[in-house]
Amino acid sequence: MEEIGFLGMGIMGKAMSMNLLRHGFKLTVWNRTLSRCDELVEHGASVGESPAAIIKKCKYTIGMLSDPAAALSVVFDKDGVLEQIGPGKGYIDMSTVDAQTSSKISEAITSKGGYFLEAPVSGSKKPAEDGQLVILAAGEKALYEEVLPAFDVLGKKSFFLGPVGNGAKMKLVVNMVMGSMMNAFSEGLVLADKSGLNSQTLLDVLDLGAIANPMFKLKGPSMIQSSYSPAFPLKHQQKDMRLALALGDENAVPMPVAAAANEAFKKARSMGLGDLDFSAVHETVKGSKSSG
Ligand SMILES: NC(=O)C1=CN([C@@H]2O[C@H](COP(=O)(O)OP(=O)(O)OC[C@H]3O[C@@H](n4cnc5c(N)ncnc54)[C@H](OP(=O)(O)O)[C@@H]3O)[C@@H](O)[C@H]2O)C=CC1
Ligand SMILES: O=CC(=O)O
Repeated sequence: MEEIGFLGMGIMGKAMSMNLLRHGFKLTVWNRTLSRCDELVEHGASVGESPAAIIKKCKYTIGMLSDPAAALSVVFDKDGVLEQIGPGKGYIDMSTVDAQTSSKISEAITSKGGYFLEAPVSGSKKPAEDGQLVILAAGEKALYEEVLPAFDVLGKKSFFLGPVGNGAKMKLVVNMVMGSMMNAFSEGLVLADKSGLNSQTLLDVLDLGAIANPMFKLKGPSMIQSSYSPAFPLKHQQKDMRLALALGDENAVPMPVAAAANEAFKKARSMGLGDLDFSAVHETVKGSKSSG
């Protein structure tokens, strides 16, 4: 593949970029806070001065931004993607956003003759470092096929889900389930502890039964230690619950469990825990603030 542009050097963008560099891809990166590009430069990446400059230089550009506002900003604002996108250029937004945001970006890009793919991912910091993401792509099928060599490095499996919006919706459904599960898990950990049971024994029992899963296994031990170093920031999980609930509203789907989970994530944010890992929602059940 030709040189790839990458916008957004947060937890995920940085891990994904490092992985692409390790596999021999040539990258030009950009981040709003420029210093976050330094480590990538040490590993061989070039830096672009704006999203527009990256699009001008690269045939394919990936975006990995925090939320709908950020995803829209890098496309529509001054020196944004739209200023240089055109025929022969592809933009792939891998941020977790709602279908409306993705469609708005898609329409703007395709109206200038560019190609657009949404491709949110399931999997956190470690899977991003290890190329084990699950990629949920939708939009321009030809662009999907052209960037498959990069997706094969970034992920363990890619799905092409059809028209723009389907990738965003699939990702929101998955994270709605994950956020609800994290709340049930937190309540279970606190209930076991307060009723005199050993927390590690609870983890062992869960891991042997029908609801064993990688998330409980990965997050359980650190949650017991009240340690929440951010892999998936809680503020982003709450954004995903909010967007999933809006999707539920649009489709008249009752979601009382997800709504309760969203309230817990909102409470955690109000306690100042938004930049910690989403497992810090545990603190809302424990009823005390973590030192992080
Ligand atoms: N972390 C995870 O486990 C996973 C995250 N995701 C999704 O991936 C996306 C990125 O997540 P993650 O890397 O964890 O998030 P981070 O908070 O670590 O990074 C967010 C990135 O967005 C940039 N950004 C924020 N606002 C703006 C703006 N207005 N204009 C330009 N850039 C902006 C930040 O730039 P700056 O450095 O300047 O602040 C940073 O590069 C999110 O949509 C998240 O939901 C999906 C799967 C897993
Ligand atoms: O969006 C977060 C994830 O772990 O997937």
